[in-house]
Amino acid sequence: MEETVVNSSDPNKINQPAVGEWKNNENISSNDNYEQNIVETLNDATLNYHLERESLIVERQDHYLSTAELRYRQDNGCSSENTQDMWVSETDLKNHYDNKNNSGYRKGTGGYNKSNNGNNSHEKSYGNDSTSNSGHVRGRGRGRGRGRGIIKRYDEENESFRDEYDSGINNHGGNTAPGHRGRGRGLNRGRGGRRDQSGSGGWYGNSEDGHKKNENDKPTIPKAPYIPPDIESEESIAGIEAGLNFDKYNTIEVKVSGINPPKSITSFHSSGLRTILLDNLSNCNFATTTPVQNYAIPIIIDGRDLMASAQTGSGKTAAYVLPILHNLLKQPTQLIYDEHHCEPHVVIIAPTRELVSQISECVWKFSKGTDIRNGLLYGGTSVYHQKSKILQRGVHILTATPGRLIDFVEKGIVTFSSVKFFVLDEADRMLDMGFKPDIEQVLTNSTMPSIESRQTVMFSATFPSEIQHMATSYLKSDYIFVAVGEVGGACKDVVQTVMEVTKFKKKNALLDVIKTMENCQGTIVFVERKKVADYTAAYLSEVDFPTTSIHGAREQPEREQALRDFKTNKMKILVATAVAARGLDIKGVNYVVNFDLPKTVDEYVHRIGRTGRLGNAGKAISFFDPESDGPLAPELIRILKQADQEVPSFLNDAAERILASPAIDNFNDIRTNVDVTSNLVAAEEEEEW
Ligand SMILES: Nc1ncnc2c1ncn2[C@@H]1O[C@H](COP(=O)(O)OP(=O)(O)OP(=O)(O)O)[C@@H](O)[C@H]1O
Repeated sequence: MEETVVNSSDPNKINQPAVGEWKNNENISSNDNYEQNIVETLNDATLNYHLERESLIVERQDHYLSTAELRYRQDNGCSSENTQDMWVSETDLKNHYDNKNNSGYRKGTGGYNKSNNGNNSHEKSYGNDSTSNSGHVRGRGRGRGRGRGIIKRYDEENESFRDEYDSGINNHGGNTAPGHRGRGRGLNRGRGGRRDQSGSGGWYGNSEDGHKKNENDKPTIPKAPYIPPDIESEESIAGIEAGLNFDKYNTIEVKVSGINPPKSITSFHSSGLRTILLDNLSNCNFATTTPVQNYAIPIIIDGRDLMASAQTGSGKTAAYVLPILHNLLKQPTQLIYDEHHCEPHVVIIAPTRELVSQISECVWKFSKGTDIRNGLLYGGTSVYHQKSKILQRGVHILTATPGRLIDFVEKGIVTFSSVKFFVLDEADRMLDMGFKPDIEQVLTNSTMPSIESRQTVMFSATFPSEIQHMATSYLKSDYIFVAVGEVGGACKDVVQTVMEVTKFKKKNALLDVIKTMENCQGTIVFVERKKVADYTAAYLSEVDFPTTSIHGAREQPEREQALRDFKTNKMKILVATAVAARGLDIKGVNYVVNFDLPKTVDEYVHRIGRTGRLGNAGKAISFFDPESDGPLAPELIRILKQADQEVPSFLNDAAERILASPAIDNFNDIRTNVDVTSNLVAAEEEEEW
């Protein structure tokens, strides 16, 4: 269908009111002239088309820059004639009164809300207020507020609300209120704003929470802490189906080192795994083992410590979950817990919230029908809820992100005295400088059994040698090392294309790439920075590709909703930062686009490994900007060659330039230099995990 664009060269055409003459929210109704004008301008069919798809209608004249564009220009110091804060897009206005966008991006400057009431409360704000789930509500504006009266404050400690008297004037545009995150700029004027904790889309440029009054003088109540859905409520227990290349796994060379390793298995049935586990495996359509499972299962069953590396998407999670469950069931010991603390038998740590959730789901599906109790801890969710869940019945297996785990350990809610198994998934990431202090804190905790008294296993697709070396200090001296294929190698089922694209051409190049896809459903676009993720997702939505995003600045419910929307095909494209690079196992990811290349090749291997999983074919397209990505060239070439991929000549040229550079003597130096930067970038992404 042809998209009708508002002809906005003349503001009167859409009856744009002048600043200060905006309608009060309450006066806007579906019968309002304002809306009729919009409908006339857009025509009914087009409006409905966009509303049904929750897509955006964009004014394309420069005069009417989209908010995303405007923000991009401002952030990048571009001059822009359009500094008007208050143009309202049709979609935003529509949102403003039907308030029902579920996901995807909404953008533009929101409506105007002015209320005066008997209690001397006054609020003016320009910004959206709508209930978006995975999508963004974007807006910018100014806010003024003056309020007096009783407000509800959220008491973090007790996880309850209390009344508080509040008075005074507040003139913030964007702000950070208790329990909220936001960004504000200046007094009287602000941009950005806040998003509440429970996932409603966002209010941008509002006056501060405590001062926001409505006509009935009802205080604004912060939303309750986020309680994630139970893993058990997940509909599907089936993982990704094996693809055509699954059988080729058997041709991959496996190297095993260490004293006297147990013999590998060739099938689940010959593994000695307990019948209940075999039944669960068959319910999950696990018929044939993968190489990493063939080696890891007997090693772990045998009680040996293990460091294992195998390509992305080759079944590492089951390779440790199954033998651990088997051993727990073989020698059950009493579970210690009371209303104050619990002592898990197994602790699994992984770097991101979504990944620990996924691992815990895997534990749950393989332990069905057993007495094994499964617990999950991660940030961005209600502490009270997670605490009650693990204390209610105790947990055998606790899967956690480091931050929330340490919090619980410091509060004495979790102690390690009963730990028999300690697992580091994405172990190289957990032991690099970003997370190492946390892991050390856990492993040196006074209640943690010594190396000799626990079994420690570590898995990853990448394992830089310096991290391998350091990791041995957490393992028994007779640990076994298993490498399926080349350590850190890319999955050969992913066709990798590298394109030379300079910074300012990336946006158009992305659109070109997406348009050439037969179907862009199942595309993950990786970017380095959170705001670029926002901008890119808004932009793609504007051009009619339903897109959502996941990054560290989004609230946890939004992150989870974004993933759900992407997994259920509601959103075709997911724009992500490093938070989604590792471990996430999503069916139907056909393409990975590196809009920005990461700073390390290991990160690249993980990113492109979101596609081409379990023998399925995948495609990865990367934009190489010689100015910023030069240092990656030599390593990228190595990865491309290892996976039998074509190396473009511009990449060879870039590598030559880098290797000739006096600042870098050899390959190791490149890697060391780059790793440091990467960790800093990643740390920025992770600060709120
Ligand atoms: N033997 C098997 N048979 C069928 N499906 C399997 C088997 N092993 C794993 N899978 C499925 O393969 C997918 C990938 O597994 P998993 O996420 O454990 O890979 P991974 O090696 O940990 O990947 P990454 O390195 O990206 O973390 C999952 O959907 C999982 O359910």
